[in-house]
Amino acid sequence: MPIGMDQSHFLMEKLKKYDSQIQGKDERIVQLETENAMLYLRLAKLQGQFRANQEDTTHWKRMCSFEQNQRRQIVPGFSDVSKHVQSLRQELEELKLNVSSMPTNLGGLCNNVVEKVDEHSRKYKLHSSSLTDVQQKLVETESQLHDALERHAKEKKRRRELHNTLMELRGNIRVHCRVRPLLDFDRGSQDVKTLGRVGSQSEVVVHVLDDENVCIKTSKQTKAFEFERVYSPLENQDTVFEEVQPMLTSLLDGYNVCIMTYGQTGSGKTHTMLGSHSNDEYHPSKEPHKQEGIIPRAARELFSLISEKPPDTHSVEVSVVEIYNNDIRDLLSGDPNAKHDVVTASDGSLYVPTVSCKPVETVYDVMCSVQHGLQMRSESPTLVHEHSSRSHLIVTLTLTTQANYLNPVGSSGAESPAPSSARSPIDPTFAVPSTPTKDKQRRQLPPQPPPPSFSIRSRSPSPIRSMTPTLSGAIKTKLQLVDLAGSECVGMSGATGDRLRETSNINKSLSALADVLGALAEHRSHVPYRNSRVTHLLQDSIGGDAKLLVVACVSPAKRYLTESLQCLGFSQRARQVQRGPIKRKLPPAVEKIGPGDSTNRSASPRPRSAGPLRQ
Ligand SMILES: Nc1ncnc2c1ncn2[C@@H]1O[C@H](COP(=O)(O)OP(=O)(O)OP(=O)(O)O)[C@@H](O)[C@H]1O
Repeated sequence: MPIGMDQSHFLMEKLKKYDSQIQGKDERIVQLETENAMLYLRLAKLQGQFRANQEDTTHWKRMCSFEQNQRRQIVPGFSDVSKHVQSLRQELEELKLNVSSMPTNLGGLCNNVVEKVDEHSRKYKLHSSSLTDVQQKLVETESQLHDALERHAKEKKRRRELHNTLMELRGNIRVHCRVRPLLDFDRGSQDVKTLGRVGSQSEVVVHVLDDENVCIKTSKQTKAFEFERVYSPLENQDTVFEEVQPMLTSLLDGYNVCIMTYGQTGSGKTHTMLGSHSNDEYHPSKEPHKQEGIIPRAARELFSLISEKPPDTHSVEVSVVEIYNNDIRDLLSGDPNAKHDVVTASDGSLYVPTVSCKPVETVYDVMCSVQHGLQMRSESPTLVHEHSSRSHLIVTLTLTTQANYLNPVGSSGAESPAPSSARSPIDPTFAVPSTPTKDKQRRQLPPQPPPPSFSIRSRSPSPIRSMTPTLSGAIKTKLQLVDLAGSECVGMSGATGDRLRETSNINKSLSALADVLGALAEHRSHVPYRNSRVTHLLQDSIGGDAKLLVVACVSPAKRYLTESLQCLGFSQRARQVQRGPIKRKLPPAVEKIGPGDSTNRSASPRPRSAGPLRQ
């Protein structure tokens, strides 16, 4: 401390000095802190930049590796591309060469073309000169073709005649036999194991030996029957129709045709004629199907045959009737219970004037009518068959062949029906037997009744003609498809009351049918067509030149032994209508059924007793 200076003053001075120093230091601290903060900020910014740079680096690294990959992939392709470019260059060079040589080649080609044109024009001149020759030859060929067609038509006619002759030789009445498979309802008890077992009621006793022979074999007896065709249980509807089909050609040739199924109830008659279903369940089908029976198939065949003929020359009408308790019931009318009768016209022909006849153009139309009829048909359950038909069902397809087809102007008539020599289809008088009286009757024919809806020609046992002429000169032929009611033992069917009456009527009418066939077989002068409505109605189709096929249906089970023996005996009898006794040899173990054989007489007795079971 300077001498003379007050100590406090000195200290004050020193304090001031220190204060100013501290203030300077504080200012310096603030300055430094500010700088520090600035530096922090800078650092943060630099760190941000650093991170951004790092991301860029990663991105570019990825890009680099991607590019490297790309390059690795492209490099091999690049060599291909360069090769391709090279080959393209080569091609370009070649093309350039070609283009440069083209004018020379085109010149050569033009010369060739000109030469060829010259050559062709020379040939054309030659050809046009021979064209006239060719045309002449064409005219000649046409006339040869015409001759060939005529020859073909004649050949067709001859074949048809041969077919009809063959049919006649085979007999106008044919009998086939169909044995149905063993079915569940054939067993005696409810035990399914008894079905077909030896000794049980369902034991198989009807055996098909071959295509023509069938036998009934029991422990006590063996009886054999021969038919034109025997269908085994394995043979289906197609096979049956194959045999029936040829008969339909005869229909277009002017013959009445009748196909009927005969047999005990439940033996497969309806199955054979229509297919398997109850009357209510039947639904017509537009398309053919495997299970359908003869009626739809025959209708289909008929329309198919008609489609081959010139348009509007043939037309078809259908009627569906049943014979129930010996009464005719029109199943297409509103009132099936109305009475109908077969009437004799003044010219001697028979018809049922009150039965509905519906024009039809397709199988479907026919089958819709049949369906309608079936819904009205009498059916009731019996002990043997749940859907037993209690009436004879007759579906008649009447074919009208127009006069312009039978006798076309300027035609040789090669396509017209070719019935047997006894007939002249183009002569409208052919339907009347050529006795003077009938000729006279015909000439003096009184005004005809309105066209019968269901005409039936009267007949004698002598050969008669099937075709029925109309006033316009057209002819009518009939295809009658008959599902007969089942013959049955009253005991077995369990029928009582009304059912018993039905059964009795069914059996009576089937007896009458057997009688008619028997009378024809024995060439009796009187054929009892009128003993029953069914034979009266089918008079045109049984005997004479009409073609009749009876399919005898039998069940194979022992349970129906009596009925099967009776059915086969009846059918055997029918088969002999035109054939006479059967001479065919059968295996020695098999007993033969035929006239002259005493054992046969028991199985196939005279017509009256050969009919269905009587009560
Ligand atoms: N060949 C066959 N194949 C298969 N089943 C058949 C054959 N024949 C008949 N059936 C069956 O046998 C049963 C009786 O046949 P269907 O109705 O045809 O007898 P039906 O002789 O017409 O009897 P009904 O006279 O009582 O009317 C039916 O269920 C039918 O399906």
